[in-house]
Parts: sequence; structure tokens; C-alpha cells
Amino acid sequence: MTTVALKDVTKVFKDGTLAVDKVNLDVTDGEFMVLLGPSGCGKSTVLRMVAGLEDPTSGAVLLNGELANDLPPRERGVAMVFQDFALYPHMSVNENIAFPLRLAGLEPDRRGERVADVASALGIGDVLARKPSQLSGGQRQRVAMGRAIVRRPGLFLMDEPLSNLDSGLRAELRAEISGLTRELGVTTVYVTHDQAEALTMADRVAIMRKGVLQDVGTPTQVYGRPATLYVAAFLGSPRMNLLEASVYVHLDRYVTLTLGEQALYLPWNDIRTRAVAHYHGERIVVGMRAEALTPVSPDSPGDVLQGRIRYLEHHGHESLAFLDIGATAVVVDEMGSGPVETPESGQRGLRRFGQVMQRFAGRSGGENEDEDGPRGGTRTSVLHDPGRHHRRPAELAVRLAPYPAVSSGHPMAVQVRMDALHFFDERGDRIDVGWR
Ligand SMILES: Nc1ncnc2c1ncn2[C@@H]1O[C@H](COP(=O)(O)OP(=O)(O)OP(=O)(O)O)[C@@H](O)[C@H]1O
Repeated sequence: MTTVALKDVTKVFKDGTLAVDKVNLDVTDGEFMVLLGPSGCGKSTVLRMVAGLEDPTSGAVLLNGELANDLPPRERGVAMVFQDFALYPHMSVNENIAFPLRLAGLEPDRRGERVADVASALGIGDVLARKPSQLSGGQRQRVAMGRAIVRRPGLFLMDEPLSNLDSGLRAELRAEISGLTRELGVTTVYVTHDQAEALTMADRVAIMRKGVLQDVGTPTQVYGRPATLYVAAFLGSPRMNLLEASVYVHLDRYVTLTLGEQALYLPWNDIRTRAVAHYHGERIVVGMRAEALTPVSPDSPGDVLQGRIRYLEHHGHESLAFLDIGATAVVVDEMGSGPVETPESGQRGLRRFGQVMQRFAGRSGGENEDEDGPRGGTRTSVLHDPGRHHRRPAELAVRLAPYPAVSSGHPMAVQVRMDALHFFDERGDRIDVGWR
């Protein structure tokens, strides 16, 4: 059995880079925990501190409830699998997998049995005599996995193990890896920047941004009830529509959410209305995923937003329409990576890269200079900071059947599923509406 606990773990590198900022996380026995976040957010540093390859600057790493800060890596009972899995090129697959057992002094017969078991579980039993150069990328990664599990570790640490593989193989291997670790009952911490990997493989997902843990929960929880605007924007494809809304309370009747030129109404008897009513006279962010929006005819009654198609994207199995609804979108710096505010750290360069990419994708209406979203960076308001550009005209993403008989410029109305709305305050934290 292995449990992992991080208590207020912080890592500041020698050059002053704050890579991990007071992270608290519990991984239970047998759990498959995925650390998810963009490049540079500190995921690998967390993993390396659990492995003992990096010392925390402050805070505690506990393994099975015991303080492990000073425990050497080899005494931690962990096996690591990296993105660039280094196999010994001169050894056969068999010898590669058996290597840790040889080091541990296991007899040849027992080694052979263990290797055969592992190889058959991973579907590489027929290539045991080959050298790594004679294997496909997927087979090589399976051998690396085999070498990690053959020692029967208490804890697997995997750092982007699939990122060098093509997408078909990734999908196949992610099912295999999560199936295998569950079968073995081994506690696993798995690092990725790929939300599909996280949502399909994890028992729970821990989402990081700029060294700060944003949210921890089952895939359903973090997708269905994101704790911050950042998590809301990071998870899901297409991205959640995040619209700036002004709140106005009509006591005992309803609450108006004004979205630019249009409005939605929350009836007073709706359980969520009271929580949102606290923001009377203020601006909040209303989140709506594409699945909460259904195209309807323009004269339909009810919770309907009117718009015009700005552009269409065809994805084969579906098409997406992006509607201009005369509202303002809140842009979260989801590409922002790197550590928390250290001026010399290249942060600005990374941001600028994000801006260039956004412009390249035709998605930027503002300059986005110095963006800082929720839980990370300088924690400024995402809504009320006149010196920063966090907004642009909203392009409401709506799902349509493949190749619909509409085109850019067409008017379109969408019915909003009011029970599927998400609300965030000016700091980007979820407004607790007392349900879900
Ligand atoms: N030895 C080091 N010295 C200084 N800074 C470092 C060092 N190692 C990592 N960093 C910085 O710490 C931050 C977190 O890095 P880390 O590798 O943990 O991120 P990550 O989320 O795993 O990113 P990626 O997915 O790109 O590997 C980054 O800004 C990185 O540049």
C-alpha cells in the first residue's frame, strides 16, 4: 500500500524561480491521480519531489503517512516512467525488463517468470528477443512500462509517458496504462498537459497553473463544477463560453444577467438565484458550455440568445458555429505558463508567445498585456482592472450537426439550458450556488 501527501509544498529553484507554491494534495492508496496543466506550471517538479529527485524548499512530502523529505529515492519504493524512455540499446527487451530484477539480485528463473508475466500483460511477449531499435514507438514505451512495473513498486510516477507517440497509439496506450495500474492496484501519479488523457485516465485530476493548485476532483467534478475560471477555460473542447454579465436584482421576482445587448433571467424561486443576487450591481462571469446551447428558431420564447454566425468550424463528426451575440467574453490566459511572477523569468516572453498564437488563431481582440487570471500570478481581478485587457467580443461556441446548411453572417438563436450555467466572481473563483 502507498499513499502520498503533500503539505504546503513549495519549490524555489536556486535562480529564484518559484515553481511550486504551497501545494496540498492527498493521493489515496491505489488511486490514479493525474497532474494536469500547461507547460511550465510545475507538474514535473511536484513529481520529482515525490520521487526524491528534488528537495522541497519548504513543506512536507509524506509517503504512507511518514515524512519522506530526507528519504533517498531508492528507499521510496517508486518507479518512474518518463516521456523520453531510455532503454538500454544494447540489451534485448527481455534484458531491459529484467534489469531492475538483476540489480535487486533475483535469481534468473524467478526473473524469467516475472518478465514473462509483465510482457504478456503488456502485449509484448513476442518481441522479447529484439533490441529496442527493432521496436515501434508504442512497443518501446510498453517495454519502459514493463521495466517500471516488474519491480512491483508501491508507487508509479509517470511524466508525460505518451507525449512522443502519435494520437492513435496514445489513445490505445492510455486505456492500457490505466487498466494495468488498476489491475495491479498501484498508486499512480501521472503528469500530462493533455486534458483528454487526464479526463479519460484519472480517478482524480489535480489542475495546476503557475505553481498553484487550482482544483482537485474526479473528472466529472472538475469538468462539471470547475473551481475557478481558469479550470473552466482549460477543460473541454470547444472551450467553455465565458461571458461578462451584470447582475441586477428585481426583489422577489427575478435576477437579470445582462450580457451586452441581451439578458437572461434567473427566477427568484430558483435555488441558485440567491447566491447570484449577492452580486447585485456588479459584474460576474457566466460560463456556458456548448452542450448547454441548442439552436432554435429566432422567435422561440424562453431563455434564448440571438446572434449572428461569425464563422464555422467543421470537425467531421460535428460543426461548430461561433456566434456574435453582442456580449463580452472574458479571456483567461490559458496558454500562460511558467512560474509565479518573477520578472526575469521569461514570463513576459511566454505571454507574448500566447498573444501571438491567439492572434494567429484569429481569436484576439485585445492586447492581453500582463494577463493574470485566478489563483496564480498576482491574483488581480479578472474584470475590474483597467490596465489589463481581459476581454474581447464574445464568440459563442455552439454545436451543430456536421456541415449544416448555414454560413457566416447567418442569424442564429440558441436556447440556453439555465441549469447548466456556471458562475464566477470577479477574482475568477466559482460562485457557490448551493447545488451540484
Ligand atoms: N532546475 C531548475 N532551475 C530553475 N528553474 C526550473 C528548474 N526546473 C524547472 N524550472 C522551472 O520551474 C517551472 C516549472 O517547471 P516544471 O518542469 O515543473 O513544469 P511542467 O509543468 O512539468 O512543464 P512541462 O510540461 O513543460 O515539463 C518552469 O518555469 C521551469 O522553467
